Amino acid sequence: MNAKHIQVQAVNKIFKTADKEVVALRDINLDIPEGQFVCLLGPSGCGKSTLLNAVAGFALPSSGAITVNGATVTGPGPDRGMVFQEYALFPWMTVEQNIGFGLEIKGTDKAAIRRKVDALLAMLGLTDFRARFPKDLSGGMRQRVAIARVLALDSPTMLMDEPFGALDALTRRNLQDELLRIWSELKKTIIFVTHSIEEAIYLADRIVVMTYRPGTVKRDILVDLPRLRDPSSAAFNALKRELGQLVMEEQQRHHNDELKMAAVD
Ligand SMILES: Nc1ncnc2c1ncn2[C@@H]1O[C@H](COP(=O)(O)OP(=O)(O)OP(=O)(O)O)[C@@H](O)[C@H]1O
Repeated sequence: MNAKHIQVQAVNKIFKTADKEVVALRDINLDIPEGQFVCLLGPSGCGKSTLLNAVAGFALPSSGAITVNGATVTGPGPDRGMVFQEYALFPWMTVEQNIGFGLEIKGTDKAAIRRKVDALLAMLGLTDFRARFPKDLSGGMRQRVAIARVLALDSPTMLMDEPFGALDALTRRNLQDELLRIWSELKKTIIFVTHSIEEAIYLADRIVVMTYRPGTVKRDILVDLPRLRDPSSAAFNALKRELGQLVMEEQQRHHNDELKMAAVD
């Protein structure tokens, strides 16, 4: 299956609660060519997850449209695999059962499942852990299983919501490198949410910086540094400073908003 072309067209998302309305996304327009690695960057509350969930089809836009290869998203689909921060593995299944589960549901025959699972276990360095349960794995290993599970379904698009946010720095870098390797091998379209500026520069072809409430596109930057990128290089650090300034402005708006709300309480 090929990577997918994703278009976000004039998307608004409004959450209505008992006493107020939150405009989480306002007039988002993004054209993501197939195979692009996009990071959505911004402080807490700027709508990154809301946008990702809209592309996933979990929570549709209030207005506007999202299309995948021209077809409007009306719900979740196997063409868009999601990896969450909290792994979302089945605790009662072993590593290999977790990875093969989606294929079993699809009715794939046992030998084919076995072949696919074996290949993914090898690809992600999990072969020795195939019979373990999630509770007996480190956070990094669990996240590898979550990635393998999405890869098992050959989803041409991977949607990743802060998948490495809970990991220590070294494990995080290892998984970032593995993800880059998988991406360059399998040519998937990836939308990856992060609030880490360094992670975004290390990974992405393109960084979309979002504003805090309402979530809009503040800056859309193409990153053309060669991979693997060196976080100590001058070019990396120049971009880090530029993005740091943009994110800080939004963080400040978040902070001011919180102060205002505290004053009302
Ligand atoms: N189900 C909901 N009901 C009401 N408001 C919501 C709901 N989901 C999100 N919001 C609000 O929409 C805004 C965007 O939230 P969202 O979780 O998308 O931001 P985010 O950038 O992903 O933040 P974080 O990094 O903290 O996950 C926030 O102000 C949030 O409070």
